[in-house]
Amino acid sequence: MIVTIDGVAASGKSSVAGGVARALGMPYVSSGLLYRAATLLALEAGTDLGDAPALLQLLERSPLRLEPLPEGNAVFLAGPQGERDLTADAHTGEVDAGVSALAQLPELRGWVNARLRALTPPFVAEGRDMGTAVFPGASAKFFLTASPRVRALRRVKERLDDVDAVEAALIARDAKDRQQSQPAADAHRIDTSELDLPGVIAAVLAELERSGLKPPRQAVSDLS
Ligand SMILES: Nc1ncnc2c1ncn2[C@@H]1O[C@H](COP(=O)(O)OP(=O)(O)O)[C@@H](O)[C@H]1O
Ligand SMILES: Nc1ccn([C@@H]2O[C@H](COP(=O)(O)OP(=O)(O)O)[C@@H](O)[C@H]2O)c(=O)n1
Repeated sequence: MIVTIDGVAASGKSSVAGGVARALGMPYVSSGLLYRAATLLALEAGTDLGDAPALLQLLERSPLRLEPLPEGNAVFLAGPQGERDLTADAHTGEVDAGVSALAQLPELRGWVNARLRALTPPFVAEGRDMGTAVFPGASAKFFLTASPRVRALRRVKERLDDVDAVEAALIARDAKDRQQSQPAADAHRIDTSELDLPGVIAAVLAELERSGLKPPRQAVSDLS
């Protein structure tokens, strides 16, 4: 079974995917982390984020490994001194500002998608186009939204930044990512602006139960 959770930047995709994956006893897969890791490597190497052949060459000589654990995804680069964990460095403002340029390139989308399609189900996949381009036959699809202000307020709690600047950056990134961020026609849309994280996870799990993809939780009265 593949469950897809797509949505705009900082809408809660990875937190919700993690919670749903843990409830289902399967891993979740962060597609954005592959785009971020590729962008980080390009920035460090001084490779133009619009130069697809140079980026693909760089990725060919930089063996990346995505670790899709239910408690959080990590990405590693193999090197002569062992593996380097790129995960934290892939979540900086510089990577945020550059990643959409690289993600526009069809060649780079092909590179990410091939890695995702090579994974063995079951898993929950989160990103922008998991339910459309990458796993159109997924068992259930979700699309998360929230107002830019709410998303900025959530993100400043993680990165201690100016909320207006974060909001403006999120709106700019949403605009650059628009092409690959269209909800699948059969996706369940959830506006998370007024919901807390457990509330969003519960809404997703309730839908999976409703459609028979998850056994219902045992009612307390059934336990005696
Ligand atoms: N519904 C919610 N209510 C409150 N905080 C949330 C909610 N969903 C996510 N968050 C918080 O918002 C931040 C961004 O969530 P994250 O899962 O990283 O989003 P995305 O993967 O879409 O960028 C995290 O700190 C997360 O804990
Ligand atoms: N399926 C995906 C996932 C991410 N991306 C790109 O990767 C960037 C980072 O994605 P992310 O999911 O880690 O970003 P956040 O929404 O967590 O901030 C996005 O801004 C997109 O440019 C994409 O194009 N398609």
